[in-house]
Amino acid sequence: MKPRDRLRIATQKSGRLSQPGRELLTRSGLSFRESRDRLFCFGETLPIDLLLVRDDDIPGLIAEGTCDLGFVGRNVLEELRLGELRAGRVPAFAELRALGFGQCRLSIALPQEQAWNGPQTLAGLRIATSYPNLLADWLEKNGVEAEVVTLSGSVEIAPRLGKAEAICDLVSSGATLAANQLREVAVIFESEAVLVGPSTAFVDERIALADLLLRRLDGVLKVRDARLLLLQADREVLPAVTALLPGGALPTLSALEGRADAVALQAVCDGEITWQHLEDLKRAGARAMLVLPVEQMLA
Ligand SMILES: Nc1ncnc2c1ncn2[C@@H]1O[C@H](COP(=O)(O)OP(=O)(O)OP(=O)(O)O)[C@@H](O)[C@H]1O
Ligand SMILES: O=P(O)(O)OC[C@H]1O[C@H](OP(=O)(O)OP(=O)(O)O)[C@H](O)[C@@H]1O
Ligand SMILES: [Mg+2]
Repeated sequence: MKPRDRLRIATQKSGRLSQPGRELLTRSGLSFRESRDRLFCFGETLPIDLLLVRDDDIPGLIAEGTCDLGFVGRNVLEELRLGELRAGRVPAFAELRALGFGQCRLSIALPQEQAWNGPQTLAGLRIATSYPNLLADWLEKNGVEAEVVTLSGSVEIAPRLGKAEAICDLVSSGATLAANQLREVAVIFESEAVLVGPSTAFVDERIALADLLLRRLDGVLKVRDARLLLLQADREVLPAVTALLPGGALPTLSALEGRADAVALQAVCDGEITWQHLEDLKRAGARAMLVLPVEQMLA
């Protein structure tokens, strides 16, 4: 059989990671034609196709070589990695990049009225989770003996059904826990979406394409949160204002017509510029502040 010369990326068919994953690829200059069954998308601008699958299947597809890259929650990746290690195998997939979306945490939660006195509170209890390996690992590290009850979904309802006394599930806003009268007591794992790929090198036929895509993704990730900050300030407050620039950005200064004692400043700031940053800058003497997104590639 002829070796596959098109790169294949596995993404979640529908769910929290599908839309942001597609956006990342679009920003990297890729466009796709969707098949009628919506399981495969043919790459139009580059020989890079998408396979739309359940997120839990993505690391396995990479391990067996069906796909070259994938977008998946670090929680899923780590759960499956621990599973491989427990089975005595070396995982054939690895995290290549953090993608900065899908932030959530895997936490232990108890019924609201129940007291929490540290990990030993869980001794002898049944804990429901879809992440048995991550939970078992944490219990072991904390020297707690508890029963892990594995459920594939609707974990938050387990205590009310009498299936468990505690749960270990993903939390973001905490709304789901609150709706189920549960209280978050310990974070056991922090997660976000990641790019997963082979733990060894890419196969020769597709290594150049994989490198190209990684370089484009790096460019997109770098500028995605970057902002151009414009402001004016009197020269005498310039050191204070410059010290407050988010991410320690180096500014460019230009003269203000008719005002020798003041300057205009511009700086490309990596990372978020929050209201707090702007309020601090204003207090230090900055005025006429403007924050703009940076859409072009930063060389
Ligand atoms: N509340 C949340 N906020 C942010 N990210 C989340 C949240 N819940 C889950 N995630 C992240 O998104 C990933 C996918 O979640 P989703 O609920 O869409 O998956 P799923 O139900 O397992 O879907 P699939 O049908 O593909 O198996 C999770 O593995 C996690 O990394
Ligand atoms: O803290 P919150 O903001 O409430 O988010 C947490 C919930 O989000 C996820 O489920 P999702 O909404 O994706 O539904 P699912 O259970 O069908 O995957 C997760 O499994 C929690 O149930
Ligand atoms: Mg899933």
